[in-house]
Amino acid sequence: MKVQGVLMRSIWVESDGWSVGVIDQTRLPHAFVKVKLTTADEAGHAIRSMLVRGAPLIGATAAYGVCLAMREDPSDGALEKALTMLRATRPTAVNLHWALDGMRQVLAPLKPELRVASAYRHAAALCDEDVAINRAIGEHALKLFQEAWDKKGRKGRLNVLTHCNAGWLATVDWGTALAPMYLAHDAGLPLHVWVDETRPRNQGAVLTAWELGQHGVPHTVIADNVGGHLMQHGDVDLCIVGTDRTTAHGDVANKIGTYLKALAAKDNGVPFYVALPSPTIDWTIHDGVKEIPIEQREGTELSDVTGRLPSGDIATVRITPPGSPAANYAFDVTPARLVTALITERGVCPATEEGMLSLFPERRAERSAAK
Ligand SMILES: CSC[C@H]1O[C@H](OP(=O)(O)O)[C@H](O)[C@@H]1O
Repeated sequence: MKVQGVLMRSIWVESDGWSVGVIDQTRLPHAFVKVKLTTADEAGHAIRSMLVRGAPLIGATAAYGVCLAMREDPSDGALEKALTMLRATRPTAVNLHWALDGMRQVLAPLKPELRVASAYRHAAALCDEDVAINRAIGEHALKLFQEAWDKKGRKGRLNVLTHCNAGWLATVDWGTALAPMYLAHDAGLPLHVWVDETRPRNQGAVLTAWELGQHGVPHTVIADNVGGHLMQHGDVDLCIVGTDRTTAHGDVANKIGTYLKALAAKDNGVPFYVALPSPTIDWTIHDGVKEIPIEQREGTELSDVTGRLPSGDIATVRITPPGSPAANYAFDVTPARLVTALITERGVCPATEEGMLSLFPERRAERSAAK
């Protein structure tokens, strides 16, 4: 997407041909800072500390982390060490495991001297595939936006609510839930986006608002608890969110608070869509609430807030009383019954096993064997 009019992706290989550039998302929206990753450990730190975040971008960063590891030492031991370290960075996004499994499948059979070049080729292909997947999701979701606009009689504006950041900053480019917003805006559809601030790390207020602002998409930042009220008053025409892991039965793990938004949408008859790239499907599990690992992060992410002072300096302040513990669950699981439809790169389907297999029939045998 464009940043100050310049087209760019969220991750890239630098001009030296081997180091990896990323945007430090912990500095946005007040500073746009690029960081050069030169080792697997730096890639692991970037994921753990959320300089980069978002399921597809986590996968891409991990893939390039393996490239950096192979450049240092292409031995079997170094490969396994890098895979293990990167796999442990964050537990919920399945793209991380999908990307690392893919790198191992490509690299393990090769002679060590062939691994670096192959690793960079595979990581680049993974990134290009992500961009194509997200653009396709955008096209399929755009049709749903246009249907909603027609249903509304093409009056006023189309109000879409989203939670967290599932934009190009969460992927290599385009984003998933935000891809149709860019396409709709560029097509002249009068779109307006309600942007959940998304406590405690405020990915909505900080990242989604920044992305939409850069592209000129009208939007309003709201507190996480406002969405239900807006839906009760007819001010939300549809919801669309991303996902970090979706089960074979359509249960959706996403940023904490997504489940509550889906409940409000169900109660108010508001369509609730999930933008779902296929690498985010975990075909090995079906009960999301029971089987998806939910990341718990440091309580300071909740007790402390970072922002810009009137002086322009960036500061972090404590908002909770000294000694008050904080529990920081980073994701929740929205049961398939609350999901209106899944929007994948192959099209739109119900949040059911049969619905997903209708788009991914090559998975039927695997699913039958699992029963
Ligand atoms: C397109 S995946 C975006 C997904 O990732 C976010 O989590 P985090 O910022 O903690 O990596 C959030 O769940 C988004 O929906």
